This record gives sequence, structure tokens and C-alpha cells, in this order.
Amino acid sequence: MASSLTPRSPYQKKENLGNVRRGMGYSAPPRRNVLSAINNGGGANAEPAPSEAGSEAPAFEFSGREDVDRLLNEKMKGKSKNDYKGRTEQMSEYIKRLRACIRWLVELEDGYLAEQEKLRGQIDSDNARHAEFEAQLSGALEELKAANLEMTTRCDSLEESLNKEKADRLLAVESYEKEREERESAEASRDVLTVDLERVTHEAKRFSEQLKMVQDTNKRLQEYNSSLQQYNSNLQADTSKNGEIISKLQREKSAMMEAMTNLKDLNNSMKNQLDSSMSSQKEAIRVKEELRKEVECLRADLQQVREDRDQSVAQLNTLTAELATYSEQAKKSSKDSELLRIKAAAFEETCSSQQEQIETLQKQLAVATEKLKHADVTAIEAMTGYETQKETIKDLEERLAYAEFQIIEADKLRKKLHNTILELKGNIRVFCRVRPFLSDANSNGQEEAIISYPSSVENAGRGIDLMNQGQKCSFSYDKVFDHSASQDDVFVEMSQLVQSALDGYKVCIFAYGQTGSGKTYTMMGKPGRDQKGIIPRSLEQIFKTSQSLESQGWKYCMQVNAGNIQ
Ligand SMILES: Nc1ncnc2c1ncn2[C@@H]1O[C@H](COP(=O)(O)OP(=O)(O)OP(=O)(O)O)[C@@H](O)[C@H]1O
Repeated sequence: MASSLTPRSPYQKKENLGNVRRGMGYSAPPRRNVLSAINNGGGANAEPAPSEAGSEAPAFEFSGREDVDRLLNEKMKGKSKNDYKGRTEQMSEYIKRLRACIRWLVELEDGYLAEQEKLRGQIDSDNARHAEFEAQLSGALEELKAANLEMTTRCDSLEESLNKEKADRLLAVESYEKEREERESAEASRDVLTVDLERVTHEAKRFSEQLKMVQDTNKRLQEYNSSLQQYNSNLQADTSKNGEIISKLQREKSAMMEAMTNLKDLNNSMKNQLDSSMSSQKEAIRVKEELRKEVECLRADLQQVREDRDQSVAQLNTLTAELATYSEQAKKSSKDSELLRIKAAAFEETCSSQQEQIETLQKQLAVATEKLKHADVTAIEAMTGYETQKETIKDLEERLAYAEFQIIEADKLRKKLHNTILELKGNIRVFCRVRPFLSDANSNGQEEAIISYPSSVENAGRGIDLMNQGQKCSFSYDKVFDHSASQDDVFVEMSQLVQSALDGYKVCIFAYGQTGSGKTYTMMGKPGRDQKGIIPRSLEQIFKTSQSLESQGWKYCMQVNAGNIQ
């Protein structure tokens, strides 16, 4: 019995079981007192010990191995060899105790076996749980390895996209520099164009002044023509020729007017084109400024992405190291696995957010590229508009030069015709102006009785008849101004001579007559707008015409000498 009990010592089992229970978190069931049957002790669940051969069993207590050893080592005492009855009773008592001991041991073994079965079940379930946990850990490890591989691939693709973005950024910077140079050249061209426009505007102004002067001249020519028709009927043939010349001049004038109108229209359209070009250039500059800001933002974003990528790589390295550590410690701790899983999830979130950032940056880059293309198209359109404007300006300059040439030619022709007409009228002409009778009551009616004007076609406007002592004296002049002729009527005739002087011919006008006949009044006039005489009106015409001709390049030097011949 001793040999069979030694390998299954209940004390050792209890200690081991205690360890297992502590390790597995096992809660001990209510402990059964295996000695209760032997002791026949109290307890609610205690059963009465089986009686031996129907007699009541004595109470034997076994508290442990010592009691068993004591029982086994017990010797018969006190009885003699022949006291069989005593020895038999002692032996039967011993046998009862041995049986009680065996029952105690059997019950103890049954309890141990049941507990052993229970512990085996627990161990099996723990082993299954451990195996399942190991499978989960190995799956998580595989997932982490796959995630690590995917992260590495994603990092490689991120690096590739970053390199591509760097190359695109360099291209964008180069195109920006190129566009900036083109913009500077366009601005320089715009300045030149502005100068040209100012010059053309100045030329157009000068041209309009010339046209106005030509119109004035033409007006005077028309007036002169009308006076010429009245003056000399003998020169009607020449007048008709001159009329043709004048109509030709008028046609030229109308052509010049039309050319001037076209030039004005062209000037306006060119101004509009220049304004639109300037506005498009401003728009292009604004777009370039926005693009520059966006490129700076993209640079900052790229820098941020690069830093995030470095941080991600560092995190990845850290995670890889942690993963290696975790692989070693996976069997020991499941908390690290959860932590790593959380970190991996966070890393995946970071990666997905970085991916979204990269996609956003790529979209922004695409938009910026589109804007750059749009800016290129705008710059090309501006350059095309500038070339068109240049051609228009060149065409306008040619037309202006042609118009100036036509004006100079027309002016030459006008001078020639004007002085031809004056020569035809006579280089020396004598006009007669009749002073009205001064306000005198006695003079009423005397004028009509003394002075009369012939109404014949031949002498109309040129003759005067005077009655002297009943005798009629007829006089004939180049022109006769009656008493009703105003200062302006007289100057209309004189202005043609003033124009000849302005054209470079020598002219002399002087008044002759007796005292009080009206010389001073005719030459100088009186204060008042309508009372001005020939001299102030001539000076006005001279200064006005010289100022208008200065724009054509003429320069006038004037001197005045005043003298009185008695
Ligand atoms: N066409 C005219 N209409 C109105 N008043 C006139 C006209 N001509 C001359 N008179 C007047 O006659 C007066 C004399 O004219 P004025 O002094 O011009 O003569 P004069 O020839 O210059 O004389 P003198 O030789 O003495 O200088 C002035 O009061 C002037 O205002």
C-alpha cells in the first residue's frame, strides 16, 4: 500500500493543483472532507461510515500520511502468544482500522481522480483556447506583415509620386519663369504700343487741326469764289475752270474727311483693342499671381507631405521593430498585440489620410496646370492681339503719311490756285469805300442825290456815279463798297491778300483819301467786335493761321513796324 501511495502523494497533488488553480484562475469548489466518513464527523453532507459486519464502526481519524504510517507501524502489545482471543480482537480491531484507512484512501483517490479529470478538462480547454489564441496571433501577425508590405509599397508609390510632383513643380516653375519673361516682353511691347498710340493720337489731333485749317481755307476759298463771280464776269471762263478745281478740291476734301473719319474709327478701335489687351494682360498677371501663390501652397503641402512621409517611415520602422519585438513576445502577451493592432489601424488611418492629401494635391496640381495652360493661351492671345495692333498701327501710320502727303499736295495746289486767282484779279487793285454821311440833320437825302451806283451787269459792284454841279461823273474800281458795307464785308476782300502774305508772297495794303474820309476807321476801326478794322482782323487771321500751320512744321517769324506818312 505504501508503494502504491507514494507516486500519488495527495500533498504533492494539492500543491500542484494549487499552482494550476492560481495559474488558470481556477476557483476551487467546496472542499469535501474525505476523512468525514472515517471520522464519522458532523457536516451537513457527511454520510455515515459503512459498518463492518453489521457492527457499529469505531471512530478512526486520519489526518494524513503520519496517521497511516503510524497505523502500519503499529505492533501488537500486551497480549501473550496464547491469548488468541485477545490477539484476534486486536487483529480485528487493526483490520477495521486498516479498512477504514483503505476506504479513506479510496475516497481520497476518487476525489483526486475526479479533480484530476476536471483539471484535465480545464487543461484541454485551456490548450484549445491557447491554440485558438495562437492561431489568432499568427493571423494577426500575417495581417501585420501584409500591412507592412502594403505600407512599404505605398511608401514607394508615394516616393514616386513625390518625385513626379517635384518634376512637375520644376516644370511649372520653368513655365512660370518663361511666362514671366514673356509678360515682361509683352509689358515692354505694351509700353512701346502706348507710346505709338500717343504718337498716333497726337498725329490724329494734328491731322484734325490740319483738316480744320483746310476747311477754313476751303471756306475762304468758297467765299472768295463767290466774290470772284461777282467781281469779274470777264473771268467767268476762268472761274468755271476754278470752280472745277474747287470741286476737285472739295472732292479731295471729302475724301480726306472720309479718310479722317476712318482714321478716327481705326484710332477708336485701336484704343479699344489696347484697352482689352491691357485688361487681358492685367487678368493674366492676376492669374499668374494666383498661380504663384498656389505653387507656394503646393510647395508647402509637398513639404508637409514629405515630413509626414518621413514621419510615417519612422513610424513604420518603429512599428517594424515593435512588430519584431511583438513577434517574440506574442506568445506571452496579447495586450501588445491589441496595442499593435490599434497602432496599425492608426497608421492605416494616417496612410489613408496621406493618400487623400496626395489625391487632393494631385487635383490641385491638375487645376494649377490647367490654369497655367489657360494663362499660356491668354498670353498667346495677347501677343496675337499685340501683333494685330502693331499691324494696324503700321497701316494707320502709312495712311497718315499718305494723308499728310495729300494735305501737303492739296495745300500746294491751294496756294498756287489762290495766287493764280489773285494774279488774275490783278496784282494792283483799287477799292473804293464810301463813307456814310455822318449824323447830321442837314445831310438827309444828300447822299442819294450825289452818289449813285450803276446797276448794269458790267459795272455792278465796281462802279460809282457822282453828281457834281448837275454833271454826272462815273468812276470804275476793282470793287466799290457802298455806305452800307460793314467792316466784315471789307475784310472779306482783304483776307485773301493776307492769306497770300501767309503763303509767302509780298503784299501791301494801304488806305488813301482826304481827311475824314474814313481811312483810320477802315484800317483800324473802333472798339467793339463788329467795328474792328482791317489791321486787327488781319493780325487775328495771321496768328490764327500761323498757329494752325505750326503743327505741320511751319515756322513764322513776325515783325511789326509802325509809321505815319503825312
Ligand atoms: N464807313 C464808316 N461808317 C461810319 N462812320 C465812319 C465811316 N468811315 C468814317 N467814319 C467816321 O468818320 C469820321 C472820320 O473818319 P476817320 O477819322 O477815319 O477819317 P480819316 O480819313 O482817318 O481822317 P484823317 O485823315 O484826318 O485822319 C470818324 O468819326 C469815323 O468814325
